[in-house]
Order: sequence, then structure tokens, then C-alpha cells
Amino acid sequence: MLEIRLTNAAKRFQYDWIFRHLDLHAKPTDKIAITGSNGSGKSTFLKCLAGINPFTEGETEYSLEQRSISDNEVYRHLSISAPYMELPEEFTLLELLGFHFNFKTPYQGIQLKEMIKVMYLEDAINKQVSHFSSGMKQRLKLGLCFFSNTSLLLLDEPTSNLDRRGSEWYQELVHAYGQDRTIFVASNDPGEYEFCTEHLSIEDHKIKKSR
Ligand SMILES: Nc1ncnc2c1ncn2[C@@H]1O[C@H](COP(=O)(O)OP(=O)(O)OP(=O)(O)O)[C@@H](O)[C@H]1O
Repeated sequence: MLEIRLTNAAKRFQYDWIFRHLDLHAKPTDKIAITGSNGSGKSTFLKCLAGINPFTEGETEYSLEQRSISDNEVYRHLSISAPYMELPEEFTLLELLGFHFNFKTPYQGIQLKEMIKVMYLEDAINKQVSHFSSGMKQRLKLGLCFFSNTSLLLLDEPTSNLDRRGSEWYQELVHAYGQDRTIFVASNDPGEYEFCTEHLSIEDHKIKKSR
């Protein structure tokens, strides 16, 4: 189970500070919402946590079962779903899942057939991902996240492109596959993070915490 400690973390692009002076201890199974207005830095914060962008200042410590994980190993323990993350569109669904799970272990041994059923994509098994609707792609992105055996899930606008049924499905996914994992949700839609017990709000370069 993964723990994250940030001490005095900060991010700046050129001369613009996005956030500063952040201390955070995310414990295993914590569910944390990141909120803030458009352009406040929610996605940037998730990218820093994922190691896609580096923090400008501060210390980051990741540990698994009390054992420290080096920065270049962190990616093995996390999954991210975000609007800016591309799917390999030339694959069919079955090819993509086969490829992905060559590298990641399935969560609790779940089989590809079961994943496809849970994502309600049975009719698209041999369809190229480039021909998926935006909602189908979003279910696939979230499925790849939740069905990979990683301790940290980073979800950026998780229900974008999902209809009402899809949004309810997302809640069920969190409930069925997210209980024993640390989850961060970057969002401005309360429906996406109602299960979160901690809130970080980014405004004016400051991050405010509340429960
Ligand atoms: N690579 C970059 N270089 C320079 N500035 C950047 C870069 N990435 C993001 N920014 C800036 O950082 C700020 C925060 O952007 P970010 O996408 O994190 O906001 P957000 O809160 O996720 O917004 P939204 O709710 O609109 O998705 C914005 O002013 C953005 O222009």
C-alpha cells in the first residue's frame, strides 16, 4: 500500500507559480479531491504527482509497505486517466488490452473477458479504438486504470464524456475496485469526488486543505 509525503512542494512555469508551500501526507486508501477554478493547476498537480512534470521545489517521498520508492520507480505503482492521455488508437480493444496487460498485472487477477464486460464494451471487442465514441474511450481509460494492479489512481475529470449511465458506472467502479487504493480526483464536478474524504483546493497559488 502506497504512501505519499510532500514537504513544501511547489510548481512554477517560467515566472508563474501554480502552487507553493504544500505539505501533504496521503495514506494508503485515502481518497482526495483536488478542486479549483479553470487554470488553477489541478491537472498540473496530478502530473507532478505522477512524475510527468517535476515539482519545482520541495521534497517528495513515496513508500510502499514502509519501503521507500525511488522517483524513477513510481510510475510502476500508479495509473492515470486524464483527457490529455492518448489511447493507442490503431489497436482493437482486444489488442490494446492484451498489450497493456503484458506490462501491468491485472488487479485481483481479473480476466480480460470480465474487464470488457464491466466496461460494457462487449460489442467492440474487435473494433479499432479510433472508431470508439468519446464515452467508450473514457470507459476504456478508466477501466485500464482500475483494472491495473497499482496502488495509486490519479483521475483527472473522470466522468468527462460520460452520460448519466456512464457516471453511475464510474461510481460503481470506484466502489468495486477502488476501496483499497489511494485515489486523487482532479475535478470541479462534485459528483466525481463525492466519495473523497479530503479536499485540496487550489486558488491563487495556494492549496487549502479541508475534510
Ligand atoms: N507546460 C506548461 N507550460 C507553461 N504553463 C503551463 C503548462 N502546463 C500548464 N500550464 C499553465 O498552468 C496553469 C494551470 O493549468 P492546469 O491545466 O493545471 O489547470 P486546471 O486547474 O487543471 O484547469 P482546467 O480546470 O481548465 O482543466 C495554467 O495557467 C496553464 O496555462
